[in-house]
Amino acid sequence: MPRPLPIERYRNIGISAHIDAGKTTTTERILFYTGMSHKLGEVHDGAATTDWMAQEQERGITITSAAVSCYWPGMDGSFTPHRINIIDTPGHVDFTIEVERSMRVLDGAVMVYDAVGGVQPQSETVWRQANKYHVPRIAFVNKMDRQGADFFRVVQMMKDRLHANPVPIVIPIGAEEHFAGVVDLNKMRAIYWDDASQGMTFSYAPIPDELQALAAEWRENMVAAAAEASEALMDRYLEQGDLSEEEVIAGLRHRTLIGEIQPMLCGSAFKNKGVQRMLDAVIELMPSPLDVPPVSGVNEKGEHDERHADDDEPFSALAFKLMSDPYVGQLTFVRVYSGVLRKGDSVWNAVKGRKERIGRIVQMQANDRIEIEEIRAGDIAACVGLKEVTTGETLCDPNAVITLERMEFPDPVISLSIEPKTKADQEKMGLALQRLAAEDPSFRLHTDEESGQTIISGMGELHLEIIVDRMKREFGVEANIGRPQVTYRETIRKTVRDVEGKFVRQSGGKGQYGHVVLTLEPQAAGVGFAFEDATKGGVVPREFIPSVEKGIREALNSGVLAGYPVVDLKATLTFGSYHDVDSSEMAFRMAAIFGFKAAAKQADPVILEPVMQVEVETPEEYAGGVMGDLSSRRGTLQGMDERFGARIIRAEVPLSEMFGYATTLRSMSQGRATYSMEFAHYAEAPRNVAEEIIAARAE
Ligand SMILES: Nc1nc2c(ncn2[C@@H]2O[C@H](COP(=O)(O)OP(=O)(O)OP(=O)(O)O)[C@@H](O)[C@H]2O)c(=O)[nH]1
Repeated sequence: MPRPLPIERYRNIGISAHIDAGKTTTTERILFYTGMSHKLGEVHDGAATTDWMAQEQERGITITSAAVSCYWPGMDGSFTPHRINIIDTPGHVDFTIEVERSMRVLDGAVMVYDAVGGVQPQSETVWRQANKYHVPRIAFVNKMDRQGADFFRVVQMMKDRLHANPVPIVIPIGAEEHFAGVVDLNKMRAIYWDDASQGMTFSYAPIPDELQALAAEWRENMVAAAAEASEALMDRYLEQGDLSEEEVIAGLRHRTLIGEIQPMLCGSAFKNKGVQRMLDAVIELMPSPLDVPPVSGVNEKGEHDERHADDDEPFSALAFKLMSDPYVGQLTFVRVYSGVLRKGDSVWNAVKGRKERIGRIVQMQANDRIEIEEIRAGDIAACVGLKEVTTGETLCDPNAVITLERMEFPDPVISLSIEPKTKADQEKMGLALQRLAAEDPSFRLHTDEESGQTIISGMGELHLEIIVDRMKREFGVEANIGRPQVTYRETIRKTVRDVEGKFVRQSGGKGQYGHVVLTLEPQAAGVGFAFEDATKGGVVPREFIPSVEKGIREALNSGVLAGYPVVDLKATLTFGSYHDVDSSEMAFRMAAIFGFKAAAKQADPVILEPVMQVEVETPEEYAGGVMGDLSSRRGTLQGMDERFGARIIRAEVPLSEMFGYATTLRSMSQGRATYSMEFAHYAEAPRNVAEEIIAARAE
């Protein structure tokens, strides 16, 4: 079967935004204008297409990133149709993991900003994530109809806060209730949208007189930016003082793809204006799968390997999202990097080392699930019938194995205990939690060895709340949950050398004999654990070395101060001894556990606590109170800005001090202040706090 469209006509884009900036509304409009949906679902009545999970509809927020596809022939029908796959990404900070994983599989992103709020704290997080994955971007300033909307202020904020290089390619006609359309700076004409057809139709007109000068100025800015793409363009620009439409697009496209500039547009998704012009920009300025570098990984021999976006290369894909669909069942969304995947094919899961068969393949088009025979390099679709594939795993041709670079998932910072309400719930709960953990790598579960309780951990209170809620709704499991607890860690501050650990049982019959000598050294934050065997002359026989490492790893998990995992240290086995008959793997494992515990106690162990980056936006009159309160929560103030008359206070505060903050802030500011927070780093807990933590664990 031939390719429905040449690969250069694909666009895999994410739509990314701060919560409430209008991402879902914008996506809805895209599906409507591209003919994929025939009716507009408004977010506030819980009918939006991409938000179909029950919780999303009730909470009005997007928490999962579904991929939907549409075709766009250009505003004037002048392009050959292009296929746009939209990967919806959530805006809430508890789900930054979702943003992260979508960044990994998309080729370009549309950053949606609120024309009033502009660049908000979480927009900065998303920006950094996009930088990390070198994702080319355009910006869409939405909500131009709102009171206080100001396109050029957002342009400035992108420069100031994101150190971006925004280049407007349209300017707004009017603002707030007078927002009427945009001036296209390349075609130098006005575009007005028709209200009666919900923006489906639009008309072109000359630029209004009062905007002539401003449009000329911003066109100049845009053309100059395009000219910088190459010497040839610059020469033409200097000679002629201008560039042609095609040259402007070519220049902007080149610089956008290499991340030098971010073209900017504006509109009002809700008032049905500006969206189609943005889609044209996606086609003109965003990369096709051919424009992005080949994906890399390691092959079966452990060598570096690459796959190009080419149908003739062996098949490779990344599973980036699992979700249960109410109509089709369990779906695994995959991004195909190379080759072709046909329904019924067997694929190799390179991470699990398992073969799986692809049942059906479906593509989401608005509310419809379209069954397809195959997907090809560069495309995104969902597979039905994969049994043991988890987010982030590679699927590939069994005869040409590659493991694509894995996504990085942050460690959870918050945990709570969860208990089934009845015996019947018990088994179901286990299955449900396993399934949810497979879907979401930032969600973890384990059994507490001492209490036997099941502990779930995640990125924030809301994250865990939604997991518990999904367990109830989708799996029918009723559970009691404990209070949220901070996930602490432990580490050491001092190097200790040559500490002994022995495990000797030699009374009667066959005994046990293990003896190790260990050196522990602190490692820089985030480095993790390292083990080295520095013994000489076989004082510890080679077959027992893995048992020594295993014992230390076990001991790391259960901590030395308060039972939290010990991180960032290096352990070196320097010496030891063995017994011809009595030594065993078990004896050396035990000796290592004892040795490690003894050494770690001497190595100045400390408790590490997660510290959050908190940003509060408050009316001036409450700023003093807010700052005082943050200080009393052991917060470190980092700065204060003014934004449209409100104060923005930034601070780093330990997570343990932030429980219930929403309520306090509300009552302190009569409901007028808002805040956001995200994980910043782990830091050593002060002595008195550490003592409390240790005492609490000892209870
Ligand atoms: N005035 C105005 N309101 C808008 C516009 N676009 C969206 N909204 C409203 O803003 C609110 C948030 O819109 P969403 O589309 O849910 O925003 P989102 O960014 O998807 O939010 P999350 O899914 O929660 O991250 C809704 O009440 C929309 O109706 C716009 O252009 N103008």
